[in-house]
Amino acid sequence: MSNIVVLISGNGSNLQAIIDSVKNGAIEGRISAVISNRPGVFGLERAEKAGIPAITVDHTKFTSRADFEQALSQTIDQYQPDVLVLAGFMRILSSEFVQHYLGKMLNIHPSLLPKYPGLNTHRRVLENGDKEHGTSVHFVTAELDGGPIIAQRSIHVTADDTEESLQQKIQQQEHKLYPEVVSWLCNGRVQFKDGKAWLDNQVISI
Ligand SMILES: Nc1nc2c(c(=O)[nH]1)N[C@@H](CN(C=O)c1ccc(C(=O)N[C@@H](CCC(=O)O)C(=O)O)cc1)CN2
Ligand SMILES: NCC(=O)N[C@@H]1O[C@H](COP(=O)([O-])[O-])[C@@H](O)[C@H]1O
Repeated sequence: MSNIVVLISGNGSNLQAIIDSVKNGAIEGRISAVISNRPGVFGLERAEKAGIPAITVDHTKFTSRADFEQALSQTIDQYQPDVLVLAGFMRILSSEFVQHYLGKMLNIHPSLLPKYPGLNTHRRVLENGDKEHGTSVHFVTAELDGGPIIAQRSIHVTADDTEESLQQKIQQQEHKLYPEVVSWLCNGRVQFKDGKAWLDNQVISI
């Protein structure tokens, strides 16, 4: 039974999808804690409702990123996670922090990486007139949104799409994809080896 810690910064709809998948047995694990860098976000309410410790490590209370990350990792390590899930966690992490969790830390990013790392992906898709968009789950490395991709799901962009409609379409895919990939890491089907992502002992090349 894998020990999961989830980091959030906001609404927590991906957290909710993972909570639901643990509850229905699709994920062989338990969520030991949910940690937010922002206080009062709805994702913390989701955790409390599910009976999961909901903790805030407010990055604005620290004078440096290093001090914030030290507090964050001390909090995380109390729960000794096998899997660390970034679910809408909106802080760029240092290489030192990433190294400490390398190979057990996942992120979901709302674009078809390597297109559009960073923020405001839906806006950029619309600005560029892209006809395809999507979401990616990857191992977290020091390179922002540059870690080995494990899985992606794509959607079609239509002429009447807005940032809001794209977010809705993307998140419908995310809420199916992320719990599946988390379950693969929990049951050992997916691994981080030699700087690459492996599924069922085959290198994933996306
Ligand atoms: N070293 C890494 N850190 C993080 C990664 C990663 O792959 N490597 N993934 C991100 C998640 N992310 C996109 O998927 C992302 C999150 C936040 C930002 C960003 O610019 N954050 C700003 C603050 C924004 C805010 O607080 O609203 C910042 O940290 O200054 C870019 C991409 C998580 N971290
Ligand atoms: N760059 C990171 C990023 O933009 N992540 C995105 O934030 C949303 C969080 O929603 P949620 O809080 O409802 O899960 C998700 O769509 C996720 O892909």
